Amino acid sequence: MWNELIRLREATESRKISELFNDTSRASAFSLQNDGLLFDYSKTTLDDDIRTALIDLAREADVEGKRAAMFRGDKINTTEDRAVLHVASRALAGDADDIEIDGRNIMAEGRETFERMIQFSNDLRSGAWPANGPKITDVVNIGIGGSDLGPVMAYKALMPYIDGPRVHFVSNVDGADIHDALHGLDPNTTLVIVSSKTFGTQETLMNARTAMRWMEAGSDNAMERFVAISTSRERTEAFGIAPERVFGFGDWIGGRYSVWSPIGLSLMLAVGPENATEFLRGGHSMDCHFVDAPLQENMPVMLALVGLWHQKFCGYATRAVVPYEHRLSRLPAYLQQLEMESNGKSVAMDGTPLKHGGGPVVWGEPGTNGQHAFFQLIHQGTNVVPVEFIVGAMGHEPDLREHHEALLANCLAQSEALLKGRTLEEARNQLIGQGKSGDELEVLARHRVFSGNRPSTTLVYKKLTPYVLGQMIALYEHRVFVEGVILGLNSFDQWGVELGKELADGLVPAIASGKAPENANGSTRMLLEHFLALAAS
Ligand SMILES: O=P(O)(O)OC[C@H]1O[C@](O)(CO)[C@@H](O)[C@@H]1O
Repeated sequence: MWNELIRLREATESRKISELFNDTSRASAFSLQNDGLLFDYSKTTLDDDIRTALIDLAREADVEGKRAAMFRGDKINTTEDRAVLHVASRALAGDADDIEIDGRNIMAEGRETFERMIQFSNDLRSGAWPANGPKITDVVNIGIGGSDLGPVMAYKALMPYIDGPRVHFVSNVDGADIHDALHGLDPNTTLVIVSSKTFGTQETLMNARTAMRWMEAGSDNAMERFVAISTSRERTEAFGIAPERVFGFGDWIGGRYSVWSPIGLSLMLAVGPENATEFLRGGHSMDCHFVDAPLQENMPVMLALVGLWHQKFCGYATRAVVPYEHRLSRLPAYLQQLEMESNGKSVAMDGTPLKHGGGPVVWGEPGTNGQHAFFQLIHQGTNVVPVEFIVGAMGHEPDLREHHEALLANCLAQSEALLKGRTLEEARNQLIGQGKSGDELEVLARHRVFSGNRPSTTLVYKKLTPYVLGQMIALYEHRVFVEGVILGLNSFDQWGVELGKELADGLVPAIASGKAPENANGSTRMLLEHFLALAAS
């Protein structure tokens, strides 16, 4: 099927997307809807033949069989010998069947932890906890990667639903991060959540120790206001966090898929258990759709296939995610980890080089801000970047309706401009209207040409509620899964981050002692000596 798709690309390369709209049913035929979401991929070069071939490609890769294996709890993360069951976390919000892994009923365990989270949230939010101290006004979530990006993305997204403590997120080992987060907080009314799946991550543990010193210096019984979220009981205990304040989860939930697990505790504290449960329900609704819908009507499958078409057959190496929803400002960063840590690989499941390479580079920024930054390149640059627009029909601010109308207009204008472009003739006419002529007109006109024919997709929802956010995140997770299956890689390990961690561990003592390790490269030694000389000057 791969070769057939290459052939279809060659055969259709010169055809304009706008020509496809001669078929007046195109917009509805190349878009799909599910449970309040609309995914429009009509502004791409896909036609019936290409779509059919892409769906055949998905069948050939056994997306359906591998999907069933994931939901069943098979150990599809073969390089770590783990099941992949983040979907089970959101099934907790419904009446899901039990799932056993290695003889353990993981749903029963998950339910128990979820109930504890709800109880803890209710107690903290009402002021009943801590029993002997003032009400908690601020929460500091310390974690990095999946132990930060999901909660902070969702916290910002669900700002209108926050009625609990303020949450501050600390991720970077740069002392500036924790310094600024703790600045102005009262240790007596602050809860610190140390979020780390492994509880072995250098950045998180260093920040947690700094927070502990801050807490101990400014309050009594400091460790009582420390909570840990981790899969490692031994490590949380060794750190001094009492088991009753540890929320555990299983290794079948990967870091970048863990916002649904206890890693989402900070979000639950902020928005309350009901809204947090709605978030899970939204994710679960997308899971049901992903499992049940035929491939052509399956949103994650079609989102993945459009992405693969662009990257692998059209040769567009990157894609931009542009939410026209200011509160999704951290979504691009979240998706960068989700997509690039999952599919940024070079080898297939069996260790042989990937036949068709790994996943794309993903980047973005909310609209309209992105328009005033990188859209110049998107419209007129020599690299084609497919854009994924994301937009809600309504905002949460009824008295600021004109803002939302402007936002919607901009979103539509951008996808329309990408599609249509502007011809030399049109540019000339515009300039003639402005009184230009001769050579000046010719030069200026060339600068004002837009090739157009640049693809985009648009995901639309009514309003960014917790439920919708859950749907959207699960949609992107499954898209990554489908792309990974078709590319033949393991989307659930992340060996590519290990080498840098190992080297950093070796360099920390070298920097402290002022002596570069013998085996360091000449540039690294020079830089290290330069840092030390600058710091001492
Ligand atoms: O939650 P942990 O174990 O501290 O890990 C944090 C992050 O580090 C990684 O392992 C690698 O960057 C991510 O996959 C993970 O989300």
